[in-house]
Amino acid sequence: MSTAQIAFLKGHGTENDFVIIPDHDGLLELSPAAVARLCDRRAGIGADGVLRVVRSAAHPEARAMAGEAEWFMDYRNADGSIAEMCGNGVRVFARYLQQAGLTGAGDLAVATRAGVRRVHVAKDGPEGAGEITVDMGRALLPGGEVTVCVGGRHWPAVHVDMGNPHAVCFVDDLADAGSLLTAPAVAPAGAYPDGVNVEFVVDRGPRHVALRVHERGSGETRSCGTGACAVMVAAARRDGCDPAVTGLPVTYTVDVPGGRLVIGERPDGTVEMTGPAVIVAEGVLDAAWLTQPAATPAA
Ligand SMILES: N[C@@H](CCC[C@H](N)C(=O)O)C(=O)O
Repeated sequence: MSTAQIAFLKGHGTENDFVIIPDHDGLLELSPAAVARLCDRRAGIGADGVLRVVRSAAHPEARAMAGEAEWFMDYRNADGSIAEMCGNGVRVFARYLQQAGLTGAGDLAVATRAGVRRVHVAKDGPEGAGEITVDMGRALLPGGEVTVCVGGRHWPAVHVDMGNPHAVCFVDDLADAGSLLTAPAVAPAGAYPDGVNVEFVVDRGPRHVALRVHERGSGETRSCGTGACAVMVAAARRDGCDPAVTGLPVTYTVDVPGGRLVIGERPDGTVEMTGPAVIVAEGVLDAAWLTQPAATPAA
């Protein structure tokens, strides 16, 4: 490949979609503007975020994890901001590694800014179609009163940290969240100094919920893996269920606009998420296009 071209792939997990940039030796300067350009749905490739694939040993933020996880998921939101973790992204990242022959089917570890995540790629089903399970680590519930406000309506929210921040609120109808074209207001103002992902949740049946999500840095998306895990834990606590107390694992089905995730919590507190991950396309892009200055908006 000429130095003027950059290879990319496009993939999604429950329709949370990503541009994947293989940069195994960490040579690419991926500025926030370049990420926003890639994710632009009209002038770029279009995605909710970017997954840069870098050897852990080649990235300063991941070097310490290189002994445990060969590959680092350098995740960026669509606006170019950096996030600690992306649950759907980890599954898509693992699918890329598997299909690129960089890891076999079965178990692997992925380094993320939230730490190492262990992934199991199922062997069943046609090539690339098996579900992927990720050990998402423990959910933290720092407590405190948080309120989410949309269109003059207010809901109490549960603050859940899945490596990244979430505010989970239970609503009567997913339409109550409105258009979600702008970020919901969250109070108190200092509750999330680095911004927050907001989930709106309704019940669908016993241990079965559905959500809409407004993601920090990406807007409303069709799915959010960390958000679905935060929702599962918030729903379980609301339902009076804490595996650390009962000693029994619990599993919820979490429907998202783009599909379905199955999420469990174990007595040791770890959360496990299972869902699909698909690579849909690959190609090359012009490095000069990626790095050119942003166009001036027409008057
Ligand atoms: N879609 C992701 C979460 C991506 C990061 C999030 N927008 C943030 O800023 O924390 C997921 O599947 O978890």
